[in-house]
Order: sequence, then C-alpha cells, then structure tokens
Amino acid sequence: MSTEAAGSLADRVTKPDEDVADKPVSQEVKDGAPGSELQEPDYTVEVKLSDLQADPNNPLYSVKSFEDIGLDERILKGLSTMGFRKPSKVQERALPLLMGNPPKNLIGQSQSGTGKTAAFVLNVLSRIDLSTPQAQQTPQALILAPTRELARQIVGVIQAMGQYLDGLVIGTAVPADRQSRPAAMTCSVIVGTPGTVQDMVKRRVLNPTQLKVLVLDEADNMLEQQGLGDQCIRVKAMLPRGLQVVLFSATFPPHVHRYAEKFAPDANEITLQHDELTVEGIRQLYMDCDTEEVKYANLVHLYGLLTVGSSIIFVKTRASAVEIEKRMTAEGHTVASLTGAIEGSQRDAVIDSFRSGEAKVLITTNVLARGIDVSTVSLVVNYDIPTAFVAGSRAQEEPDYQTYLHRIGRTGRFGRIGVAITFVSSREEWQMLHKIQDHFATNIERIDTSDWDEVEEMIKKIIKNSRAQSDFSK
Ligand SMILES: Nc1ncnc2c1ncn2[C@@H]1O[C@H](COP(=O)(O)OP(=O)(O)OP(=O)(O)O)[C@@H](O)[C@H]1O
Repeated sequence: MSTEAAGSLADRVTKPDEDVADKPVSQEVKDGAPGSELQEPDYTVEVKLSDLQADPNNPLYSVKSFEDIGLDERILKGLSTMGFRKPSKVQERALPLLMGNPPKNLIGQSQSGTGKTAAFVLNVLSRIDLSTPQAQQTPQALILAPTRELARQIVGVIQAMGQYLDGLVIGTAVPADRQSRPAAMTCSVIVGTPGTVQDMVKRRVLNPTQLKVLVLDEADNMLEQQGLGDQCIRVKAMLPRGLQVVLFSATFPPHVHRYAEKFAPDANEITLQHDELTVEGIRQLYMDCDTEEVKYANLVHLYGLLTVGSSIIFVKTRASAVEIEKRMTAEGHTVASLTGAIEGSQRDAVIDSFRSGEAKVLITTNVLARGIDVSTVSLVVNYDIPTAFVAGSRAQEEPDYQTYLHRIGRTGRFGRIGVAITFVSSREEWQMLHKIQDHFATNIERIDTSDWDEVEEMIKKIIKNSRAQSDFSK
C-alpha cells in the first residue's frame, strides 16, 4: 500500500477522539503471569453457551474442537483454564488458514464479540520460538491496536492464553506519561499503538528484523484513520518483507477493504455482508429526546438501570463527556469518564476501575468504541448518534455505520444479551437512525418515554433475562 493511497483514504474520514500517537514512549515488559490486566468482578451476564455453539446459524458455532486445530498442549491448557471449551465460527475458520505453512496473509471479519482476538493470538503463540533465552528476548510478533486500552487488553489475553508457555515475555508499546528513553524491548511478542511502535523502531529500542507476524486489530480503523493509517504503513515499511500480515475487524467498508488488500497482499479472506453484522443478543432501541436537556434528563432517568450491570455512554466530544460527568457527579451519581484528553496511567486507572466493576457507568467518546471487552456491560447508550463527514466535505454529515456497530458491540459479548439505546434529538438524527437500520437490515425499536415506570420495567426485564440465563460454561 502506498503512502499516497493512505493519504487519500484518510481524507474521507470521521474524527474520532483517538489515541494518535507521536507522544512519549514507554516500555512495559510483562512476564507470563495469567490475566492480570483482565480482572473483572465475579458477577457476569450469563448465557447458555452450549446452545449457541450448537446452532449452525450462530457466529459462535463450530464443529471442530481446539484440539482438532492442532494447537500446542500448553496453549490448550491455557484455553481450558480460561474456560474456552469450543472455538467460535471465526476461530474455527481462521486458525487453519493462519497456521498453515508457508504462512499466508489473512483479512478476517466477524461480528463484534465473537472471539477475533483469540484467533490472532493463538496463531501468534503457535508461531513464536521460545526454545532459547535469545529467542525469548527477540521480537517475533507485533500486534498493533488503535488505542492503549485495547493494546493493554490484548496483552492480558496473551498472558492468559500463554500462561503455560515458559519464557513467554510480552512487551507493551504505548505512550508513556513523561518523555523518557525506553529500554530495549527484550520480549518475543509486542503489542502497541502504531505511533509508539514506529518511534521505538526508529530509536532502535525495538529490533524488527526477526518479526514473523504483523497483526492489525480493528484494521479498517487503523488503515482509514488520519494519522494512524500513515503510521501503520510506516511501521510495516520498517519490518521484514514477506512477514505474515493479519488484519481483523468486525467491519471492512468497501473503500477500506481495497486498501486492506494492498496492505495484506494475496490474503485469504473471511468476510461478511453488512446485513450479517448485527449481533442477535443486542436489543437495539431508540428514544426521542427533543432537546439536549431532555437527553440529559433521560440519561438521569436511566441511571438506576445503568448500574444494574455496567454501562457505557458514548458522546461525541471530549467536552461533553466531561460536562455530563461533572453534572451527574454534582447531582450525586457515580460515573467515570475516559477520553483522549487524559493520558497514560490516568487512563489506565479509569479503565481498570471500570473493568473491575468499581466504576459501573463510563462516559466516553469513540476512543472506546472498538474492541473493549468487558463482559458485564449490559447497556450501551448512544447519547450522541455517531456521525461522519461525507467524503470531501467538512460540512455534510452522514451516519457513521461502522462506529454505530462497534459501539453497540461493547455489550452482547460472546452470546451474552445486552441493550443498546440511541438518543435521537432532531429530524436529521432520526433520518440517520433509519439509514443505520436499513444499512444493517436490522430493527431499532422506539421506546415510549411517556411512562418511565414502563420503560424501566421493559429494560430491566431484558437485562434481568440475560442475568438469569444459566451457566456460561455449560
Ligand atoms: N472460544 C471461546 N469460548 C469462550 N469464550 C470465548 C471464546 N472466544 C472468545 N471468547 C470470549 O469472548 C469475548 C469476546 O472476544 P473478543 O474480544 O476477542 O471479540 P472480538 O471478536 O475481537 O470483538 P470486537 O469486534 O468487539 O473487537 C471475550 O471475553 C473472550 O474471552
């Protein structure tokens, strides 16, 4: 993929509140301690997973077992400790394509929350050589993600899956709090954001010469977004030719797909049509809110429900995230916010407290729209409907279909049930919602807010149902 191509692609894009990264650099090398970054509370939204995995039409369905796929015994043990019994559809399809030799590139798509992370992590763990101390300290696989939160989450997944692999050391390459010269990345797997990785390679603290696999998670966003796309291309240009390139996302809009095919030439592909993308377990609803004040009032009305499980409220700008947080806090509600305006360890502290269930309501921008996996999230609110600028125009907006899908996909993870409510405050927004509905061939139902008791009853019922379902591991 050429640099010019990336430039023109990035031009047509929305402006998410992202972690674009020519910021200071950090190194955080971790050993293989299991799952320390993925601590979640012990209550979860449960489903009968075995039923879903036995239904051929479900994205979690598979006929094979992890053993059939030919994974190393120690990796199988890691999966079993994590409670993974059977692969999902995307895992069953992607793993044989990824693990074949000679290695082939892959462009992989599947619905949100269906286990794409495990698909690329299992390939990485299967390909790295940990047979000597020198190999253990040589970067062999690089995984890039758009945000520090997602990079840290992926590190947690690798730690958990690779917990029985002796000598596995994972490096996290995300922006540091302060400018500091990082130590050499002496680890076999590196997960990071593109700007920080680019900087580390330039400073020669990350030796890319032995890298065998490059993964882009949320690949459409990584290639499309202004800044990130250029950084990814620059990083790839510094890596050995012929390394395996793996691109995963729930969405690959056609204009990005073309670039993806250049970035990962001759790739095997697993793709979906956009009417196959919505997740059955996510109940999509909307509320009419005439004014900004009504939106706020409705959010406060919903507060009691928001705290039943965990909830994420998506807003358009950093400023409105802070404003809503301040106002709700002043009125005695407990909410947290995370945007690109805060940095480093402060961001880590917010997401960690949300993951642990200490903070149950998180107000955020598109920075957390993608990839974040917190199984207790039972409610997502689109306080502001996601929009993008029409190509070539800084004035005309259209619905941001991809972001809508990723945002609502923060709930309903791996067969769980969740609710997504979009606030609609103008005729234009109402039209956008209808376009989203048509685009995904889905149904977004109106909630009548004239009787709040009824609203509460209805949403509680959906959330309760999900919580009442039987044991996830059965
Ligand atoms: N085979 C499996 N068995 C049980 N749980 C699984 C399995 N595969 C993945 N999971 C769990 O499903 C959840 C969602 O997985 P993951 O985060 O990889 O989804 P994703 O497809 O990457 O979603 P997104 O598109 O939102 O990034 C995680 O909590 C993960 O631990």
